[in-house]
Amino acid sequence: MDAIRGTAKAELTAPVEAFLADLHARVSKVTGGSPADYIPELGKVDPSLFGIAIATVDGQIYEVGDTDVPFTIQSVSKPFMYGHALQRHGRPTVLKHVGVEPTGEAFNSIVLDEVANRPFNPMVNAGAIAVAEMMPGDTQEQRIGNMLDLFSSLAGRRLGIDEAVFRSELETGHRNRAIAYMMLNTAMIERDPNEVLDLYFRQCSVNVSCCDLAIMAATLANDGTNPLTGKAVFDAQYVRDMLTVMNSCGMYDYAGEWAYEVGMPAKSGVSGCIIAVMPGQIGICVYSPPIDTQGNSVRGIRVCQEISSEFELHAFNNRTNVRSVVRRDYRADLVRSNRLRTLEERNLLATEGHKVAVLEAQGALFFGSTEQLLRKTSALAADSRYVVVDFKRVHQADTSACKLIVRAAKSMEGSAAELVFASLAEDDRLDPLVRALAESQHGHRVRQFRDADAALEWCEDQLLAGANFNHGTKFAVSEINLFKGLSPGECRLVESVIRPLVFERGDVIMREGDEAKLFFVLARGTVSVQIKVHGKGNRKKRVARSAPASPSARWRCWTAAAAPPTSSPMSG
Ligand SMILES: NC(=O)CC[C@H](N)C(=O)O
Repeated sequence: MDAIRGTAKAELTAPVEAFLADLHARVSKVTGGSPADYIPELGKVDPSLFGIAIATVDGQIYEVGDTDVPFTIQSVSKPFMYGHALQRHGRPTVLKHVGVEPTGEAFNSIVLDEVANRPFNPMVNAGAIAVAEMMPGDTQEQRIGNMLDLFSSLAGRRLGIDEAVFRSELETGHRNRAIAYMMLNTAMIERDPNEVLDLYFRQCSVNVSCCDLAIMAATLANDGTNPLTGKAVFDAQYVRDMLTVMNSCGMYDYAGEWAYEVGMPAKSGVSGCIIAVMPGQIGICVYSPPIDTQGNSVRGIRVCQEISSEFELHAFNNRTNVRSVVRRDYRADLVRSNRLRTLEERNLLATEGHKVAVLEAQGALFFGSTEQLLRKTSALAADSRYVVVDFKRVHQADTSACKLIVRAAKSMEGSAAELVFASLAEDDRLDPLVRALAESQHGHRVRQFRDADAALEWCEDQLLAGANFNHGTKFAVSEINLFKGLSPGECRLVESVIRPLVFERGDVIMREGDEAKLFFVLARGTVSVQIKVHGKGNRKKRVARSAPASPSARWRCWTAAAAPPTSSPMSG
């Protein structure tokens, strides 16, 4: 197999591919361990096989070496069966059958915990056998089918069972039989142990490739959704449980050193495979049959150590800078909305605008970043009439963030500063926050605008509302954007043919179908065009209406007598 499949040597520019090629070449020389021959069929495998695959949470796959060679999944099947049991039965029921404590013993130890005679955890054989019994299905055939459906949805392709390996383990799996009968004796399993073991041996004999397992690992990194198919296999809450147990028990009695050296939730299989998961980033699979005395692939451990070190993936490397949640903040005396204002209004906003603060948030909102955001909001509120928080660049808000923001809205009620939110509908991943605000009576009182400009315009209008401008209908044509650039003579010409019209808020200015004899130029205020659906034919009529601008602003326009058809159209 070419060192890098499907990539012409000349294009070896991607840094990840180049690193993997180098890593594969170096670790190929690592010796030690031997294929697991306690399952005779596994002992026949070529020990030189060696593949590495990395899958990202959006389905990009980097691979090198023997990444398409089929092998049996073995114990890497266990976290996925555990997740399926959680998904189907819920935590309380599963916890009655298997604990979450590392044993510090070998994976095939015949021990149960003293708490309730339970298997210690779902990663050792005893726990996995108890979990296997929880696979739904009225018949063994249905249970086997459901198990294969699970692994096929995780791989994103139809998987099957390696019958030779299955038979080999069925014939030699006496230790597992002892474990199963011991659990029957303690009522940890209820069905015929041979039937439960049949499913367990089959789940261990599912044929996969290095790429398949990298995608399965990336599914866990992606909150339970397969990055290739987009299919949600597990709820995020159960992915957390799976990763937690993988982190503490996945590498058996090497788990402590693994957490210290690699620091990613992982699971090994005696066929010589290891998967590791970096939540939110990638899934990794290494396949190399020679395993050590603890049942973990020798090269697999080395590869994961190097990837973790090279890409700084250890779970306890701090990569979060909560202070970056505040992108910038500014005041309305310096940054104005796009609304056209008269000179007097602009002058007033220049002196009063500092009472409006706008804060742009960004990134993911979780406890640390939300705490920063709210602290900054509170500081701005101390000397503001309005504080606009713009969520345009926020792409996530977890439950804790939603709770904190709703509580902040409550705490600001009745205070001198009013909280205003903008751009919450920008990203449907903020829906939890929108719902939390809607469901909380305090949330209703937080005004929300489609974007920061609309929010800023509303705040400006509030500042202008109290002002008493002398809005004579007479003001310079040159102030109107449409006429900007006209010479004084041209402005005088325009003024000679126009007459001001003043409309109150909500007045209807024209209706669709009116005779087109006037040409309107909007001098101040805003106009809305409303489509009203009338009558049984649902005919839509368009109505132009002066928009409900701020209380003081009345709709003004100038109209020019429509030029008679023979004369040149009105300039400007
Ligand atoms: N660690 C493993 O992969 C063990 C799985 C193997 N099928 C057994 O039960 O022993």
